[in-house]
Amino acid sequence: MRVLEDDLFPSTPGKVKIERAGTMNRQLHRCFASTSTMFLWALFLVAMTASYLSFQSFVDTSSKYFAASWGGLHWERQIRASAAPRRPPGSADGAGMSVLVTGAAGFVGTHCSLALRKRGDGVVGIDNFNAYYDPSLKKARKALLSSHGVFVIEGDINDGRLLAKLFDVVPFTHVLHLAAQAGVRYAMENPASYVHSNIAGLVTLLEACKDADPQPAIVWASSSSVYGLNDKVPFSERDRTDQPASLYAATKKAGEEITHTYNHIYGLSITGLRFFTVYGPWGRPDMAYFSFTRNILQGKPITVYRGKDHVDLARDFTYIDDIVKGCLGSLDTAGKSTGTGGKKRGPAAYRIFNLGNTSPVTVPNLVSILEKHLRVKAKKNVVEMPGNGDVPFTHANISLAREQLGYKPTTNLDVGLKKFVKWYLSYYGYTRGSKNFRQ
Ligand SMILES: O=C(O)[C@H]1O[C@H](OP(=O)(O)OP(=O)(O)OC[C@H]2O[C@@H](n3ccc(=O)[nH]c3=O)[C@H](O)[C@@H]2O)[C@H](O)[C@@H](O)[C@@H]1O
Repeated sequence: MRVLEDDLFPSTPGKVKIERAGTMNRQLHRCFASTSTMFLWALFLVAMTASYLSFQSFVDTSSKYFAASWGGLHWERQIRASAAPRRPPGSADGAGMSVLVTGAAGFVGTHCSLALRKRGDGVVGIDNFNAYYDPSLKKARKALLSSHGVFVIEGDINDGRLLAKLFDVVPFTHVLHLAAQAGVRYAMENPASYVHSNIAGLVTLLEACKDADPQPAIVWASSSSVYGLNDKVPFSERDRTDQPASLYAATKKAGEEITHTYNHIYGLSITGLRFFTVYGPWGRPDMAYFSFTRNILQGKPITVYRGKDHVDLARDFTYIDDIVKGCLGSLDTAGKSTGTGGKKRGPAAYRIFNLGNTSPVTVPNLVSILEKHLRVKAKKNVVEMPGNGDVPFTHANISLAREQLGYKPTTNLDVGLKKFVKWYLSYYGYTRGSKNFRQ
């Protein structure tokens, strides 16, 4: 027993401690005097451990639940209010639609959501606010939408549970699917992000749409890049699109095939829109017109790519307001999906349209227009186009969209860039030499 006491208090053996040890020992002996008391203690310890573990798992589950940015009665009320059409009763064009806009805090998503809301349609947005480019611009677009009564959920189109819940809460008539990993050249840096958003995300969304009752009609963003190495101009929807020049283009082309299968098997009404280099206020900072503007104003050089044999690159730059008209025209003319309970009940529309401007402009010309509106000369580094997925030119034939959607672009690059520059200067608050520059 002496040895045990020494083991319990090995450092400074002394009277007081030994006395304490002795007292404790007596108490221990009293406590564990009988086997039944020991059994009760053991039982008590087991019970304590079990309740601790179950408490931990409760804390885990509930923290996950509370951390989720969606769900709950208040959230559902916000969704329903935002999704409710507000067209005056008896409007010539019906009761209005309820549209789920994916990528709503993106460039095209914001403009389309606002336009839909302004004409009285119900709109709910979803966006994952990823950091591909400055998320504060996306937050500012969200704030703009919110000030017009459009609710944007922070969530990913890969989240099937969230999508199912949304379709549970609201019988959306249409989905305007604009969420995507955009950008042609970034695909070499981060290929997985293109598969994640443009393939996996698309399929998750289509699954939710085909399961929804009623099934919505879907209008979604494809890209002019699907024409790839096609050199027949202008690009028509009937031209070949099996020679993509970038992984981005390949994922958009895959999207066209994937949506076709959902149309064929489940009766989803599908409209794919091939956008041609869309630009304008609230645009994407990764695009050339935007980054050129930033660099020119900061006195930094810009890199201008040039094609083979010193041929200038050209794009069929299309102004955002024209694209918005094309998107709304597509929603208005999309026939209904025909399936229910995941089963097709009849054929549904499958359409693809070019939405371009039909007047390509060279990149050096784009720079000259920017210089004029910014009143600053650019420092240009002209280099040969690297083999990074770019195509030398794009040019849309828009007859099909004109015939079927009444699509008619009206803004040329000069006018459109003037509006962009005006917005840019007001948004970033830049004056030359000032430090008040937020990028
Ligand atoms: O219409 C489309 O399908 C595509 O349009 C744009 O892609 P892109 O036309 O390559 O637009 P920018 O990245 O703005 O490039 C425009 C032109 O500027 C050139 N460029 C770009 C960047 C740069 O630093 N220098 C430069 O000369 C490009 O080679 C291209 O000819 C978008 O980024 C894609 O998301 C979209 O799908």
